[in-house]
Amino acid sequence: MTNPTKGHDVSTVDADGPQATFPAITPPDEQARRQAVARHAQLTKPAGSLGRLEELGVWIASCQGACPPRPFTRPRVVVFAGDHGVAAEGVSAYPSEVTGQMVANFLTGGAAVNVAATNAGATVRVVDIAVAGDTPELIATHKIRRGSGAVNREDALTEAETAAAVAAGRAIADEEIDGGADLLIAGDMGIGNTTPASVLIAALTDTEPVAVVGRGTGIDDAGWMRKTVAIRDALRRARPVAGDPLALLRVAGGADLAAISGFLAQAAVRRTPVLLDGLIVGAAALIAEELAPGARRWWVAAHRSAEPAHTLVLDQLDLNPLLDLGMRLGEGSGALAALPLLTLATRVLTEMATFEEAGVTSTEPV
Ligand SMILES: O=C(O)c1ccc[n+]([C@@H]2O[C@H](COP(=O)([O-])O)[C@@H](O)[C@H]2O)c1
Ligand SMILES: Cc1cc2nc[nH]c2cc1C
Repeated sequence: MTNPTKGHDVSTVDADGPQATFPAITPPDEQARRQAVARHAQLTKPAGSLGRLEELGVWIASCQGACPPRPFTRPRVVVFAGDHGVAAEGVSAYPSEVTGQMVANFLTGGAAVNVAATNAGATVRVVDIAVAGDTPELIATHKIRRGSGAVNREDALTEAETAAAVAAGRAIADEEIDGGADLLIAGDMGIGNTTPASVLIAALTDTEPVAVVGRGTGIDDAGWMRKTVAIRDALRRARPVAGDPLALLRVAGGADLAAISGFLAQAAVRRTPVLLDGLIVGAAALIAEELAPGARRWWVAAHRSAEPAHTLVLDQLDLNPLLDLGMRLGEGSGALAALPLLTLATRVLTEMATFEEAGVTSTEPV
């Protein structure tokens, strides 16, 4: 069902194929923001004493255009699964077949994302965007191809695949918002995906290869050296197109990264808040902000990943993460770890008594 209060841009596909242009992003509501700031001042606590939780509640109110904000009724995680040819270069601690095996695990509820979603009151959807093998447990409506190209030596995607992947992410955001989702989380699953994600981040933040190389799933020193070489080679291919976000996705990204970018940008178009996860979602967020400037105002960074390049993302987007737990899992797990904080921030504005209601003196006599 379409939410009539949310603008719905349906023109993602026309006769020329999928369109990757996004309408202008409207910022969250300023009046609701001011009302939430004023309400915080009336609640029975010393001014500012709930710290970041206060900012978070104000942000939620402004995204909803309502103060007090409504509790989230349908927080939704979409895990974008996709493989990467570069995994064959020995840049991961695990083999590519784990991607499809983990998709099956997500669907039977045994993964960290399932536990964290249940813990936080969210539900999980899994999408095969570019898994190398078959995912017989899924109807793969949005599958772009079997694995994205090895970015150290070839383009990840064709131009048409890039546009189709961005459009798929957009369509998935629309499906979820039309289905009632009022908070979106993107998760990722893909052996090798920290390599293209780090390349995109290095290209968009003008950073040297060694500064973005992380341990991913836990590579040893020899793996780290192979990964550094792969990132250096991919970055050499990526730098000339760094100013063109779609070309960058095509040359050095992948179908999953493109779809997540479309998903994050479209959430902002639809005025729906997003809780950002770690490195891979962060790389896609940098692209999404290029595609739809101002989209970042609809996002909160849930955590700081252990991956060094994630800090570059947070700095570039001027986002201050809620948690710093040394997590490096992906799947949307870091975002789900922070979701209970959003629930609390909302309930504070909704359920706390004001000084007047509780008969508490609001300022000390001087
Ligand atoms: O989100 C993160 O910050 C993150 C950091 C390190 C690894 N991961 C996950 O681990 C996988 C990629 O790691 P790798 O070593 O195979 O490139 C992929 O499935 C990601 O979801 C995720
Ligand atoms: C088991 C496993 C689970 C994951 N979840 C996200 N990335 C992952 C990588 C591996 C290897």
